[in-house]
Order: sequence, then C-alpha cells, then structure tokens
Amino acid sequence: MKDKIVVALGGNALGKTPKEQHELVKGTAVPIVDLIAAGHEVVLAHGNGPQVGMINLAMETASVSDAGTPEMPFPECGAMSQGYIGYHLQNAIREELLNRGMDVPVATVVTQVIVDKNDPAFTNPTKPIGSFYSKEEADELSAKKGYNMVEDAGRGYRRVVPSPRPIDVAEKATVKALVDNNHVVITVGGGGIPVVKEGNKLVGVPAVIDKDFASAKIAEILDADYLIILTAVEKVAINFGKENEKWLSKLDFAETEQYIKEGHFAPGSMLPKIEAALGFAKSKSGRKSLITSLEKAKEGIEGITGTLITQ
Ligand SMILES: Nc1ncnc2c1ncn2[C@@H]1O[C@H](COP(=O)(O)OP(=O)(O)O)[C@@H](O)[C@H]1O
Ligand SMILES: NC(=O)OP(=O)(O)O
Repeated sequence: MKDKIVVALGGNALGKTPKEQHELVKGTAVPIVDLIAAGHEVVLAHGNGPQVGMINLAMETASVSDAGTPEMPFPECGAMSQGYIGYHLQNAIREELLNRGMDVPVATVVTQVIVDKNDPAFTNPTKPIGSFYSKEEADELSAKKGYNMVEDAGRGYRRVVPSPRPIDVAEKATVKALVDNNHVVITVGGGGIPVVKEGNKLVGVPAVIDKDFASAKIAEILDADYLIILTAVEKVAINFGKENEKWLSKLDFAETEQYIKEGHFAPGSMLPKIEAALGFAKSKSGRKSLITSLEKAKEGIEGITGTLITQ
C-alpha cells in the first residue's frame, strides 16, 4: 500500500559542521529516496538544535567584535537554520532521485509554526542547542551572555532555550498544495520558526520547537498515514542501557502510556519522540507511528524492524 509519510530526521542525519552535513546528507537521502521510489508520498522535517545554536552564537560573537555586524534576533537564526539545512537536504535528495532516473521536484518551505505566547515553556527553558561545553566554559557563557546552561545526560553542558508546543503551521496550505502536486517538501525544519499571532501579524519568538512535535502536527494537518521518526537507534527500549534492556517492536497506546509513566524514556531525547508518535497515532483511527534508525527506514515501513506505535 502507498502511504503519505512524514519523516522526522534526527541529529545523526545532519552532523554538526557544514562540511560534515554536506557529506552526511548524501547518505540521509538514500533511505528517503527508497521510500519515494517505493511509491510513497514523503514529507520531510528535521531538527536544528546544534545548527541554530551555532548560528546564534556566531552572529552574537560577530556583532560584539564588529560594529558593522548587527545583532541577529533568535527567530531569524531559526529561519537561517531552515535555509541552511534545507539547502543541503534538497540538493542531496534531488541528486539521489536523478541518479535513479526520477525527476521529482524537491523544495524547502520556510515554515513558521504558531505557538501560544503563554506556553509555560517560556519560563522554563529545556531545549538543548549548540555545542557541548565543560563546566568552566558553561559558567563563563552563562556569566557573559546570560545563557541558561544545563548538564546534558553526562555528555557535557549545553545551552537551553524555551520549547513551546506547536499549535498550527502558518504555511500549511502551501505545503499541502505542493504535496498534492507530488513535490517532495522539506518543512517545519527545526520544529518551525516559532511565532505568535498578533492580529494579522506573525511575530517571531526566541525559542526552539521540538521537531518531533512539529512533525506530528504537520502529519495531522496533511492527514498522513504514517509518522516516521528516524534517529540513532533501530528500536525503542524499556530499561534502556540497563542489564534488563528490552527492545520493542510494537507498542499499543496503553503500553506506551504505562512505559511513559514508569520513566523508560529519557526527557529531551526519547520521551518527546514517544509522546509525538503516540499523539499522532491516537489522533485518528488507522494512523501509525514508527521510530527507527535512518538506515532501517525502508525495512521499518515494510514491517521488518523499528518500533511501531499503533492501536
Ligand atoms: N528508552 C529508550 N530507547 C531507545 N533509545 C533511548 C531511550 N531513552 C533514551 N534513548 C536515547 O535517545 C536517543 C535519541 O534521542 P536524540 O539523540 O535526542 O534524537 P535525535 O537527535 O535523533 O532527534 C537514542 O539514540 C538513545 O541514545
Ligand atoms: N528543533 C529540534 O527539535 O532540534 P533537535 O532535534 O536538533 O533537538
């Protein structure tokens, strides 16, 4: 059966530097084009944590050291990250399609995602962005720039920013028109540029929306059949990293909710994926979510691997 699939790409699909990203996306394009070649309609979303942090820090540093460089607001940095990542992704996918004799149009839509200005996330920053730092470097950044720095799962310190929930996608009609006309669309990159509605205006806010929640939102809007979250693990586990670790192939709603309650999924990494996957699968009868690795996307959709969340 041919499905409409929203694919959310994790950090391992992109890398950290322009050179690394340019190389990595060539590999990322292969499983994406496998899905297109199998006849599925594919819509792509991706993260931007490392990239938006890098852009923001670079612009801040430049504006301090060079009087001619203006300060760049945070939402503009999010928009830059969408363009930068979308540019690499769309070219890699285009090339992979052409190499297989498929002349399918691919484009990135600069996408704004509407959030609630009263979302409690604005007073409780949780989304890690940018590089990892030592405790000393983190303290210095915090003192110099006023950044909120937190320890990230034993991997070092990272800046955190607010991460409000997505409510709606401003460019949804454009995305839908392109998808309906068989274009491969890259949208809600980095979770979308967070904006609040003020009358007829959309005003950017300094935050980073979780790309898994934004992907679930656009999947609902587009009436997709599948949400596929591609990350670094082939399956989701309970007791992850422990002696009694158990990899899961299928989860129904009640099991998923129970495992969330029991704390099996790490906040800031697997938990938002599980919550987004569950939310999408529950939003309409027949909808399914799959969490698997980039390399296993094709086998995942064929039911061979991955963790499927469905009724
Ligand atoms: N219960 C779990 N099952 C599987 N992986 C988990 C679990 N809890 C935490 N993880 C970790 O979450 C990671 C995915 O989160 P993250 O790296 O933030 O994702 P991405 O950058 O792909 O969006 C996995 O690679 C794994 O290390
Ligand atoms: N916006 C977002 O969720 O980015 P990461 O996936 O890189 O954290």
